[in-house]
Amino acid sequence: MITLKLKQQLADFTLDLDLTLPARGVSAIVGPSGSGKTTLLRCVAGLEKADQALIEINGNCWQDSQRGLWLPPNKRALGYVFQEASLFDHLSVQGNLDYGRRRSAEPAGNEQAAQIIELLGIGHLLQRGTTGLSGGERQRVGIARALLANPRLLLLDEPLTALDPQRKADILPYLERLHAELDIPLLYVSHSPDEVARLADHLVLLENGALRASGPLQTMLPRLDLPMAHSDDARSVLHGQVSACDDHYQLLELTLAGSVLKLRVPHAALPLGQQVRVAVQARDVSLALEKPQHSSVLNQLPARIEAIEPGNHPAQTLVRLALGDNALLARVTRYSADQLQLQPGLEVWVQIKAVALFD
Ligand SMILES: Nc1ncnc2c1ncn2[C@@H]1O[C@H](COP(=O)(O)OP(=O)(O)OP(=O)(O)O)[C@@H](O)[C@H]1O
Repeated sequence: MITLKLKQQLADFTLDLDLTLPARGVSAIVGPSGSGKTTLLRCVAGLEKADQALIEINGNCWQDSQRGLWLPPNKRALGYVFQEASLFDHLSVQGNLDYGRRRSAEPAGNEQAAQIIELLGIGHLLQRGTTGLSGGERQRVGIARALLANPRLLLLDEPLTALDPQRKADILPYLERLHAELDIPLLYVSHSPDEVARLADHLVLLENGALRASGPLQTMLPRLDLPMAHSDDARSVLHGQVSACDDHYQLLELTLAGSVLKLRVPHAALPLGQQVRVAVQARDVSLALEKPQHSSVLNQLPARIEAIEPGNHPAQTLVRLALGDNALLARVTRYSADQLQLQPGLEVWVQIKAVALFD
């Protein structure tokens, strides 16, 4: 478990929060510009000495003001990856990686180092200089260098922001692999709903230096009291397991977690039983009172309305639905909501027009 109790005054900005995060997986830190995301990471890293703090990472205490304990940054076993990798350009890629290992009291062993290099797909770059690397390659080397120090925690501060869309798309699968295979927790600051939907397990929302909300991603995204549900590209994340593959039509069947409900998703075959997550945009979900007949939409599932709220635009209504154990967000017109007399507790059929699958 990660405990972050922090109070830090910076001129007229105050960071004041009390946060508990899971011991592993990706905790995404989101919030408006200036809400304190980077300051939070800097306090955790010891680059900022919080006025009052209790910082404990899976049993390792890095700061406890009540006991007068404060470890300087170089005594904290963490990796910090910024928007742009600050590699040493006089060293080769291998030289940069060796530096990462040397600066740690307990660096990664050879086997682990080979695994990290493989995970990040940089084996073919080791002898290269750093100046000719693409932005995405530089970031992958930067992340590998951080991991080779064998950190207890990896901090990533908008690691993809400086990359163009193609490079972002190239590097995301590597981050997904890290997420699946690393045992250490990651704190990931991001402004990108796509990255958050793909990578995060837990979501922390900061506002004005304070904690607005924190919880598992799939319960945070559909919360109608939080701003994510009201953004134009609001979405829900559902978890499921591959239960069948239709080679002829190139469709996967997924059984949703905690239910017998099944989704069909256009995708090449994956191993049966593989856990996957899917993201569904609220605007791609429509509602009907009866099971739609003769529709081209693949996914029609029974659901129950849990809550309804006005949307950002006066013409829109946001609806949170229970789909088995999963929460699903739908955005429909206020007109339709009135016509169908939508209300909490009502059993409806959802039609899901598009599903993004992250494997
Ligand atoms: N050293 C400092 N002295 C005074 N104020 C600071 C200092 N560092 C940060 N701040 C202020 O603290 C606030 C939070 O900054 P921070 O960089 O943590 O926000 P952020 O959520 O990461 O923003 P962004 O999304 O724009 O990166 C801002 O108002 C910033 O101006």
